[in-house]
Amino acid sequence: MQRHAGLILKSDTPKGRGVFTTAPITAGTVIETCPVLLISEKEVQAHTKHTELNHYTYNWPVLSAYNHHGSCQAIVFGLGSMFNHSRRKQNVTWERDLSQKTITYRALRRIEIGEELCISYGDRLTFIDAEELAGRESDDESENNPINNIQLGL
Ligand SMILES: C[S@@+](CC[C@H](N)C(=O)[O-])C[C@H]1O[C@@H](n2cnc3c(N)ncnc32)[C@H](O)[C@@H]1O
Repeated sequence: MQRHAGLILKSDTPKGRGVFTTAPITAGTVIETCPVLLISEKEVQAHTKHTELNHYTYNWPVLSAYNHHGSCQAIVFGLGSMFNHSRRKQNVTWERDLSQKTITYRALRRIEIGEELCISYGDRLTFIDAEELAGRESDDESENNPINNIQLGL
């Protein structure tokens, strides 16, 4: 198990808690290797789907004894469950180790002091993306700002 030094958890961001760095991280650095706990699809349907945990689990592929591919859900321990989503500023990638039951997170690029560490959750989000919302609001503001609405005398 491994965790990069200088990571902090901030609790008051527009996305809730989030992971930030107090030191630069070079591209490719392992940020953390996290153990996971697997939950069967039956348990998901009966229990975790109805709880807050549903917003924290990862899909986890399983190969049954009959070679049928299926999936279950994984609860990730450590900072793995604290990485927020960013579509535009994603700077962390992750990889499952199915046999070790771990996920390793790595820097996609150099990450500067003070930056939030974000992964991509994909396209099907279960919440309103705070970044997209902030982007829309600033677009609206600039449309309503007279300085940005000067008509060109064409
Ligand atoms: C795996 S948790 C990440 C940690 C979480 N922020 C917390 O405080 O526990 C996933 C949840 O974080 C929030 N979240 C993550 N990315 C977000 C984003 N881009 N915009 C708004 N909320 C986000 C959503 O509530 C989502 O269900």
